[in-house]
Amino acid sequence: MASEAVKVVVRCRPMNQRERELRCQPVVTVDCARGQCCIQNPGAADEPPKQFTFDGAYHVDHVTEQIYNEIAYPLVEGVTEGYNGTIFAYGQTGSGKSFTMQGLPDPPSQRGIIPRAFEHVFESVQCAENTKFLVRASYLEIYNEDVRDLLGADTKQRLEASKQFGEAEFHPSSSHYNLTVILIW
Ligand SMILES: Nc1ncnc2c1ncn2[C@@H]1O[C@H](COP(=O)(O)OP(=O)(O)OP(=O)(O)O)[C@@H](O)[C@H]1O
Repeated sequence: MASEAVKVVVRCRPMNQRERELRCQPVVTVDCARGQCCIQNPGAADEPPKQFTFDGAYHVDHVTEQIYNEIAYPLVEGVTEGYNGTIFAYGQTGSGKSFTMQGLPDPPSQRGIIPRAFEHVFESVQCAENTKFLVRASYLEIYNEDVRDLLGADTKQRLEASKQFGEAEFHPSSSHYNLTVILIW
């Protein structure tokens, strides 16, 4: 994958039960080697599929472990070296944002990017000698352009852009990690 400041990858989820019961036809094909995904209009079989190219493309049989190792790992590793990093999941409702970011405890290959990133950061903290760390985490929801602090006293309260977010504290005094994980609904 090219070394760029912003990388965009796409993940295609399997059909859910409702879609299977409705006998929906798959219209998306993924070419992982090329990072491409093609969408065929089922009502116009003679039209060529629309083709989109990303920095990475993952199909239904790919697990979060692989996505973490290929996409998130280098970014989190950069954070442990002092760079800022953001991992951002975007998609319509039911598209698999929580599945990818929070994931399932079992099977372990489907553990999400958030617990994997935390483990990664704390392993790096444990390995560092003679350094005191403070790691900060904030948990925000952005929904219909409203921002809510999910670790705040009132999770229903909308935040002003300038407001300080509630934080679960962890913090480096001599070393500072800044990893942001965002889910947008
Ligand atoms: N890659 C995947 N493999 C298997 N199941 C998946 C995958 N992605 C999503 N799912 C399933 O699809 C359903 C919807 O996923 P999820 O809740 O993550 O969507 P979402 O984008 O977070 O939705 P919302 O915006 O409504 O919260 C869940 O039942 C989830 O387990």
